[in-house]
Amino acid sequence: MLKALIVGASGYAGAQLAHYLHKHPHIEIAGLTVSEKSQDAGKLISDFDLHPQLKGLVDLPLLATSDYSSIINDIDIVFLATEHSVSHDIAPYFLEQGCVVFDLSGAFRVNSASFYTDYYGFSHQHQEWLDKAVYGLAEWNDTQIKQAQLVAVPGCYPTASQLPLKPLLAEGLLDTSQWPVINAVSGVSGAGRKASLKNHFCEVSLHAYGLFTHRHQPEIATHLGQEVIFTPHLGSFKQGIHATITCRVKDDVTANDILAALNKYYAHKPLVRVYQHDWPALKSVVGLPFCDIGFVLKGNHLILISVEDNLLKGAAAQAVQCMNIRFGFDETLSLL
Ligand SMILES: NC(=O)C1=CN([C@@H]2O[C@H](COP(=O)(O)OP(=O)(O)OC[C@H]3O[C@@H](n4cnc5c(N)ncnc54)[C@H](OP(=O)(O)O)[C@@H]3O)[C@@H](O)[C@H]2O)C=CC1
Ligand SMILES: CC(=O)N[C@@H](CCC(=O)OP(=O)(O)O)C(=O)O
Repeated sequence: MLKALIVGASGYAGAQLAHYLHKHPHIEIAGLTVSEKSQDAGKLISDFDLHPQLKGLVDLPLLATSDYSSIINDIDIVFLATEHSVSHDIAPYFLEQGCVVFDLSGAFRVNSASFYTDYYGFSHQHQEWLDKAVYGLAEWNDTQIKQAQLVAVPGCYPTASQLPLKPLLAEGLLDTSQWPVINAVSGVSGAGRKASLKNHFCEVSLHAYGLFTHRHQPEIATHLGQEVIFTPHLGSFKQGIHATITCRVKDDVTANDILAALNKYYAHKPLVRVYQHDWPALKSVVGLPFCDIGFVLKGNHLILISVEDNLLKGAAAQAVQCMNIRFGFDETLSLL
């Protein structure tokens, strides 16, 4: 058995990780931690006011600490389900102890120091780990993930945005003189569990945010190798991301060409489902680890629809998928 630690376990992504790892036949959860001053210190993760869906499954306490030296012994794997600056600060410690780290934050996703000052508000201090980090877009980077000590699991919007576009770019089907336009709507859990006015039930309706400034635009453009226009929206539902991506294809590209490209890359990838007719809705994927993709072509104009659960394929499920790839397990073990 491999021993895994989840840091930030009481959060939305952390709780999903705990559920998957509990079901995993080769993983033992060795610890669940939260910040030193957490108001949830000592509570069970399955407490009624935390994640009661885990009751009877993962009844483990949350350890509040910033000193991991007493628990690091024989930990093989660390999941960081913490905010970007926290992951940035603590990942090197675990890496230096020889652990394999899966970071769900954005702290190691883009190998550019200025990206962090421009979009994350901190100056990156760990260029050596930025150089070594592998971007965990699982369907595309499995060869590198198998060798990685640090996997930077992609953001939720970047996963939903890149998976439909990458095959079309790889096959040269897009007319990239028109940048793909990605309009994506996320449920409120995308903002994390901490209460704030902006994710207060009565305040959320449907609105765009981060116009031309959201940090996921450069993350998508970097890993796609293609500029995009990305506009996120917040919707009044809990879980899921629905991305509508409008792009232009080259002359003479047919719907069969689009379908063939998507099938070429995903027919044997169990967590990406391609629709031959019609297109998916959020209800196809909420609570499940899939990204579902559909499309419609009219002339040179292509609309792609991509849906996922932001907390699953957009975070925890993709992290566990990467772990499975890294350790040679079946890609979907504990996920399906
Ligand atoms: N939510 C989503 O849809 C997605 C999230 N992500 C990323 O995953 C990460 C986690 O997100 P999410 O679960 O939504 O966040 P939450 O806000 O729900 O949870 C954050 C967790 O981190 C803990 N925490 C805060 N400060 C520290 C610290 N200094 N040391 C250890 N633990 C700490 C919190 O507990 P406490 O404050 O009590 O200590 C809590 O358990 C983030 O980086 C996010 O950007 C990525 C993709 C999608
Ligand atoms: C609705 C909402 O607020 N969503 C978050 C994105 C969450 C996510 O994917 O994650 P990373 O922060 O790890 O990149 C946002 O727009 O900031």
